[in-house]
Amino acid sequence: MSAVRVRVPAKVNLQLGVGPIREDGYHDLVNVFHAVSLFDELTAEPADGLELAVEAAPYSRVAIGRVPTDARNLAARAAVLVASRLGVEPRVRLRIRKAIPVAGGMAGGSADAAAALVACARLWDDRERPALARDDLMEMGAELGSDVPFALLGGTAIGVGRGERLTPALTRGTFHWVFAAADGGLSTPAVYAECDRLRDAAGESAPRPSVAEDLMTALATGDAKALGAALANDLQPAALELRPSLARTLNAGRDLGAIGALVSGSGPTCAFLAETDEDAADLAVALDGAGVAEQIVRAQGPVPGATVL
Ligand SMILES: C[C@@](CO)(OP(=O)(O)O)[C@H](O)COP(=O)(O)OP(=O)(O)OC[C@H]1O[C@@H](n2ccc(N)nc2=O)[C@H](O)[C@@H]1O
Ligand SMILES: Nc1ncnc2c1ncn2[C@@H]1O[C@H](COP(=O)(O)OP(=O)(O)O)[C@@H](O)[C@H]1O
Repeated sequence: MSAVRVRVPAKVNLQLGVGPIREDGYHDLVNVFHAVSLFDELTAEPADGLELAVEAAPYSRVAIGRVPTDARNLAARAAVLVASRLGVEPRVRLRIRKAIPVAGGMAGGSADAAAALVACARLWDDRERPALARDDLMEMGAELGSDVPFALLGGTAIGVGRGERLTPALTRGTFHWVFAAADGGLSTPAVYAECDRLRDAAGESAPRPSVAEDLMTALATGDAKALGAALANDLQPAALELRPSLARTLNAGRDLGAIGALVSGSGPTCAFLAETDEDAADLAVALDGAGVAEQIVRAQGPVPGATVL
């Protein structure tokens, strides 16, 4: 096989319920993931060794300078994992074309890892040995990071445990989003640590999170207004503490007519929901004019997970 090209979506967390810290240092979550039409693209082709190149997608302002191009890159780690599982050498050139903000709370690194799992499994598929099944890829994804299995699955899904144990959620229709990407990222471990610190300082113990029924009903009925009202992120206070300027971004979106507004995951990207495609276009233009973000991007969800093109 000569080259495999995979398209993989970003995510926004519709509900991120953060529970107590587990013995392994991770937090117990209720994480309602939603895949949106903002895509990274990864191409895998045969090479003499493991090679990696990263470029920005046309018209995107992603900070590719902050993406590691060595063995720390999650896509490279995914390729090495697939090779070791199949008992082959990781002789592959990976080219990543990024549109998903870096360290933005939209799981761009996890997306690239999922794309590399799918691409390398296909590239090294050989009749001599049994092919890797979907479940094998999901299990390897969970080894690489909590958000990787969802990037394989896509759609809308409830994640529990670290966020890696997934159940697809019933949804109707399409939701229209506007994302405000910030200049500079936020570190996921730092945001979780700040969440713990804020809870400690307030004398609060972490609640055991549960799936919000109003959110699931809004998804199942395709009711955008109800979805907007049900959006919730327990990491938002921590992200706002670490990046106070995000309050201005969220307020601008609300004032300009968003029917829902929240920080995406650990941030700093802010997500705004609009009722129609036209409303999203108007909101995107108005937010761009307000100058509260590095880049404004429109997207729709749900969309499928990592897909071979
Ligand atoms: C917050 C979320 C929301 O979907 O994503 P982002 O917004 O960063 O994209 C995820 O929980 C991030 O998942 P992911 O980025 O895959 O994290 P991992 O590599 O598994 O873990 C990185 C670090 O995040 C913290 N972490 C992650 C998951 C979890 N359930 N509890 C945690 O405390 C830990 O400090 C861990 O060392
Ligand atoms: N393929 C990749 N794309 C982006 N970042 C990567 C990648 N591989 C490793 N990283 C590292 O992971 C960190 C988190 O990146 P990312 O997944 O984009 O953010 P988030 O966890 O906020 O969704 C980055 O700061 C970068 O150092």
